[in-house]
Amino acid sequence: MASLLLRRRFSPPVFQPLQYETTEPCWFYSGLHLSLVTWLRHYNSSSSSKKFDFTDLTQPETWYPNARRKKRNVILHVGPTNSGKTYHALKRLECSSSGIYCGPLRLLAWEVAKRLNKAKVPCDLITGQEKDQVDGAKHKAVTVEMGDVTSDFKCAVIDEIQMIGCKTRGFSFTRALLGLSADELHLCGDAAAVPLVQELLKVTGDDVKVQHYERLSPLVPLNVPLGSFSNIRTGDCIVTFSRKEIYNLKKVIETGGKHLCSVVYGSLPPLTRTRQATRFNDASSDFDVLVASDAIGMGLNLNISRIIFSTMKKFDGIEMRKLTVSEIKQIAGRAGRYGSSFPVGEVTCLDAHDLPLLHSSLNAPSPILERAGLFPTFDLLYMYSRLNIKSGLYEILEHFLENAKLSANYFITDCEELLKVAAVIDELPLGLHDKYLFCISPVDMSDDISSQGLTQFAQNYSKNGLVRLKEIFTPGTLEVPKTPKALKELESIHKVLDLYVWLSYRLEESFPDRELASSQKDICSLLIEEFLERFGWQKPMPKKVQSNARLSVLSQDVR
Ligand SMILES: Nc1ncnc2c1ncn2[C@@H]1O[C@H](COP(=O)(O)OP(=O)(O)OP(=O)(O)O)[C@@H](O)[C@H]1O
Ligand SMILES: [Mg+2]
Repeated sequence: MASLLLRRRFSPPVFQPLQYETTEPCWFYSGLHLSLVTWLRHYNSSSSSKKFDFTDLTQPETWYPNARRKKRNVILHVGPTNSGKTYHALKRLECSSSGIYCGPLRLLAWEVAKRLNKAKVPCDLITGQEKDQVDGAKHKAVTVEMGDVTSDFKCAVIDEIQMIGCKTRGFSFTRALLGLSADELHLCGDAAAVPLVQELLKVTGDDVKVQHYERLSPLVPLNVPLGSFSNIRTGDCIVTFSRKEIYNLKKVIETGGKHLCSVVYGSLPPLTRTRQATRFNDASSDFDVLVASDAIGMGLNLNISRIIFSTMKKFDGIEMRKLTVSEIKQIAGRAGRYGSSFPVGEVTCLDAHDLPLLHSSLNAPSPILERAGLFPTFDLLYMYSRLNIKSGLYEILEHFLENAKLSANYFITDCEELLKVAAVIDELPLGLHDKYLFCISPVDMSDDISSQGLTQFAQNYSKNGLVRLKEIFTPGTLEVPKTPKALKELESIHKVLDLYVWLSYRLEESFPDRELASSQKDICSLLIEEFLERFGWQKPMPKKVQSNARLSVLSQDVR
């Protein structure tokens, strides 16, 4: 009975091997093959066949035939922060004849590519918006969304595997976990992920071992708060969660006259983030204090002596909430990294009333993960749309997700953002695949300039099939921002250029100006860095000076 059921579910011969065979994010279109369409026609005309249920997501492990052909040796490296988990996995990666590292942050992928190349192991760096290819490379360091489930590797590493439970990005970790085809698969992260990973891999036939680690250097939670900014010292990293607060803190600390601050936060261009982190790490640089958001919160090796939480609350897009135990541990774990200039890490808060939460969280285990994220690929949505005629991508997605069937180990990843884009894109005369592509692009819908940029790109693409960068952006107009407002605008312009580059990798002929967009992106990064150095808060700001850089989208009526 079981085998019959299985056959009924997966017998369409052309369906299974086609989907997910892509290096794109797992929910991305993988190129519908003619034979798939042929099968669909046959399927539609066959009155005797029982309706195939594309919303059945109960066996995602069967989506990856490449990986299922192998019995993988899976090694779970688990333990507290700064215990050498990633180090040991990378040692294996380095001595394997081919391999892939999948991390949650561009900074981590960048660190790994740099490390491997330095060790004379040629390694590509691949993220959604960049492909730094190295001659003869058989290794890749990628952000997890770019994990390649089509190639075979000797060794694969998935870092921060506990992110499989993340409500927005969890599905990418699930895809990497189930889909990477490697003889050895190393998973690094918090012990909270172990039972779930073991459960998910029960059905894959892999061999799973768990290796436990202890912290390599002590992390001391202090009993006294920072109290005053005059107590800030070299090697401190003060953590806060809003961009505005980051600049406030930079100003307060720098006006004290003793320290200069590097900053790291999510909406800074990745290149700027990397350079800010590098400058802080460099002991000979004057920028000896870091002000950062939780963008530093995972896996990174920074020269931090003491972490100071300026707040224990963050806005998560919906509400202000307390930091979770694992967020607190991850962030605190950046202090006193093994091998850094600070052999002992310390952690405290700005205010005394936050200390109890800090102490209790550092002593508590992270809650055990119960479910992993999952999301249907474009192929599934496409097939579903053919059998259930719906008017737009929004409706297809909504109906698909309402009907989706999952096993108890999975949840459907949050797709609020995607639905927001779908609502806008459905207005345009585009095919389903194009709409889907725009929906999964790295647009920030909460940023007006970024969302308007996306709309304009999609409109121009739907009208002409060709989008020239100059239609929306005038090169040569970028300037060093003089005010925080101009800085924010430049960050948004960077996001639009970044979006262009992302689209150019997927719709190469229609977005031909990748080089121009990339060079303008680099200029944005440099100008932002210039602002951070020259126009830091230690100098008064000239008033009423605005960046001339403008996107024409700003003045256009874009629905
Ligand atoms: N055996 C070792 N010899 C030399 N350096 C080591 C060794 N183990 C770890 N390190 C160094 O210690 C630092 C912390 O190690 P690593 O990044 O692997 O920790 P982790 O457990 O992955 O931490 P996190 O949970 O924060 O990601 C790194 O700089 C790493 O290179
Ligand atoms: Mg690590």
